[in-house]
Amino acid sequence: MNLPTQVKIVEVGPRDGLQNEKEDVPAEVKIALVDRLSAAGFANIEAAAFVSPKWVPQMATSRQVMDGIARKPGVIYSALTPNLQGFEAALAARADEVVIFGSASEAFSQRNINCSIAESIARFEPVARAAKEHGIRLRGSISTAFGCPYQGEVPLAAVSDVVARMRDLGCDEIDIADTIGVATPRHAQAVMAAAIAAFPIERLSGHFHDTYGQALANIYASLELGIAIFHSSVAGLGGCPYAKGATGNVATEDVLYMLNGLGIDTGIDLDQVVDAGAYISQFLGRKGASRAGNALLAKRAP
Ligand SMILES: CC(C)(COP(=O)([O-])OP(=O)([O-])OC[C@H]1O[C@@H](n2cnc3c(N)ncnc32)[C@H](O)[C@@H]1OP(=O)([O-])[O-])[C@@H](O)C(=O)NCCC(=O)NCCSC(=O)C[C@@](C)(O)CC(=O)[O-]
Repeated sequence: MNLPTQVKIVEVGPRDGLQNEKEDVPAEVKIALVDRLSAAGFANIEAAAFVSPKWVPQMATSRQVMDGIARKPGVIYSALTPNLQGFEAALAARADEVVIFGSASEAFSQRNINCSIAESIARFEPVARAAKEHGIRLRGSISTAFGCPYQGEVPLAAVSDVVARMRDLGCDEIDIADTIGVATPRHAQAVMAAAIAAFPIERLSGHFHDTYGQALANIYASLELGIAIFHSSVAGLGGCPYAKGATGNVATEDVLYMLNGLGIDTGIDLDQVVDAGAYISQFLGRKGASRAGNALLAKRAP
């Protein structure tokens, strides 16, 4: 089976990873984390979310973060923008890419962004238009594509329908997200195939959480289909505030270890990612959730 020879990893730790932390993570720590990640070689880092601070307090420092990072030429620094208010904030903060985020499940859409899927698409329209006017990349993220904490199963047709709606809004890239980490490899392939039917495969990404320990297997299954963009979070940080019990994104170190072993090029230095993971884990006062990261750290110990 031919797998892609190159993969883009979108590092989402500073946003998806940290958004659910109860204790305030100061802007300077987030800035240091983003800068360590850009130094490690990521071409795309999700650094901010311009959402309501009442809904997600941890993201209230997004402007400070975007102002404080040392921007590395060529790196795309992304920010979540649920509406025009968020877009304007992202524009002022010089985001390179804005992310509209919807859901394949009606129930999750209501809990996460307080509106139906159809209403969310209507809200995204002016954001998409404004992004195009300003020449800013537009990414669409589709939560609960593999299962929903509130409604359970999510039909494949619902996934391809939302993908098509995001395509029609002009998204440059679309993420298919397993918000609660319930997918298993064959199901992952079925969902990805439903997305591929509606959008060019080279601009589709897999965003897997590792709640049930299936994320790497799901990434491998997606690679088999030809998907070549994946999201991951350094030290496996994360969990969604609107998905109870959901653990972090798949750990970047684990994904890199697997891709390196498969001979797939990412342009990212695993050792530097391990350092970044150790840095943020030390700040948070707990061991990182990456198996590969912890194994590599243990090997380094004298
Ligand atoms: C979408 C809204 C704003 C609707 O929230 P709402 O209450 O329906 O909106 P509203 O328009 O009525 O505004 C209410 C208040 O929010 C303010 N507001 C309104 N918009 C903004 C904004 N952009 N930035 C800052 N403030 C904002 C607005 O100014 C107002 O302030 P007030 O007058 O009460 O003081 C709210 O539901 C929200 O912010 N939700 C955020 C949810 C979120 O961030 N979830 C996590 C990210 S998604 C995710 O993690 C999943 C993903 C992407 O990783 C993929 C996966 O794994 O599934």
